[in-house]
Amino acid sequence: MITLGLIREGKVPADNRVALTPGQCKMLQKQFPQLTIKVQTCPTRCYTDKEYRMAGIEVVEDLSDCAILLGIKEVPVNQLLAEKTYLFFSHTKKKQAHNQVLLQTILKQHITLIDFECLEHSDGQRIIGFGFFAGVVGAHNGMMAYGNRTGSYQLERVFKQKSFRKLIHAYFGLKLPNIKIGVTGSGRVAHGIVEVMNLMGIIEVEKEEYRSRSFEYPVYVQLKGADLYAHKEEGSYNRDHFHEHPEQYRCLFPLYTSHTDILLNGVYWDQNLPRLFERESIQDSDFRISVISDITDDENGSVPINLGDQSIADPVYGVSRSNLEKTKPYQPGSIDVVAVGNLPNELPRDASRYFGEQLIKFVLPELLDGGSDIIDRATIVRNGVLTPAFAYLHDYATAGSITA
Ligand SMILES: NC(=O)c1ccc[n+]([C@@H]2O[C@H](COP(=O)([O-])OP(=O)(O)OC[C@H]3O[C@@H](n4cnc5c(N)ncnc54)[C@H](O)[C@@H]3O)[C@@H](O)[C@H]2O)c1
Repeated sequence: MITLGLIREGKVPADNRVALTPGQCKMLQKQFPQLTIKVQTCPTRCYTDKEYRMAGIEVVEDLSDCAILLGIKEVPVNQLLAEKTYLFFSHTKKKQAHNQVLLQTILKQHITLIDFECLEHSDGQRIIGFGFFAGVVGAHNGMMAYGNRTGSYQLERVFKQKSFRKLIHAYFGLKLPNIKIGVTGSGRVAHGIVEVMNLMGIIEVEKEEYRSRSFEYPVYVQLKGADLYAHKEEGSYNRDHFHEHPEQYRCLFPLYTSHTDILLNGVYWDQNLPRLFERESIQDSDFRISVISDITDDENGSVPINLGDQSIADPVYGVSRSNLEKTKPYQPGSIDVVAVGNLPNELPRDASRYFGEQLIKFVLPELLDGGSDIIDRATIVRNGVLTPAFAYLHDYATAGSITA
């Protein structure tokens, strides 16, 4: 018998997502007779205690009899239960300073940590994530900000729609001006952005057309790796080479800044990758972009005028073209930036259901049956010891003293 627990999210600000919906829990218990699922009581989760109870799932405070615990965000160290197996997004694999104590405590308490972010198919493709709904909400918010800025149309906030299905209805009858939208990226976030573009009836065009002509209707172009980056000397793009040597590449997005009204950014980015444009280039007279939804959302990252995170309640700020400083949104002489790190929380029920479906399809059978390479590769810590693939975290995991 295996008992699996869904923990209450403890990170502040509170996250209202969950790894499995009540219906998914019910279905799993049927499918795996050796499995019992318990849910830790929570007043703010997007699926209520009552919904779990109605699905026949036990709602409890104490999960100490569960062998496996599922969460979403980093678990506060004082809420970790020793010797359990945890699955959540730990954000420790890049030695993130703010989660060092978390990893140290996991080691000390002989916990096994399987990180959702590290669940990959054998070719390195990530298995599970919330990117699609981040793309949906981020694209919507970018379009909403442009409507607010120009007064040419109005879009309500996503969270007021309650579900993706209702959101889609909000797009029927939406009349957009003849704008040009640049969509960057090729992963889950980009898929979510493109979904919204298509639901809004915005036409996709080829990059040459996008740069060379105007249209009598709104259009978007999707720029993937080969469209965005070129080797500094050879001018070519090879995906594997680019991933290994990003510093040898330059970014081609500046070719699009004078043709684009809205940038919806969903690229993968880290410090070694070139930025989409330089900060000062927003001062150029032909820099046409007036709204950027930076869904990738790294401060001073792929979008160098990302000056930090906003909240779901207040998602937009301006950046002055003259002094590059933060302003109120929708000011003349500024560019509006939407930068929110927990976008899927605007559609938490849909995002949770989508996440749970991927978990059920690709992860839980592997976890419950045992002996899985996918699970092994995503295991950062086993019974309090770093696994060989994550031995590079040794210094990070042992430096300083543990305060928790
Ligand atoms: N704001 C939010 O709420 C939010 C939510 C989810 C994701 N995100 C961010 O959005 C970005 C994209 O996420 P996603 O879910 O689309 O990711 P993904 O894993 O689905 O796709 C990433 C894409 O980047 C490419 N890639 C992978 N490794 C790379 C490397 N080393 N160098 C260059 N390219 C590489 C892959 O080929 C893939 O096409 C990430 O930075 C993620 O952190 C933000």
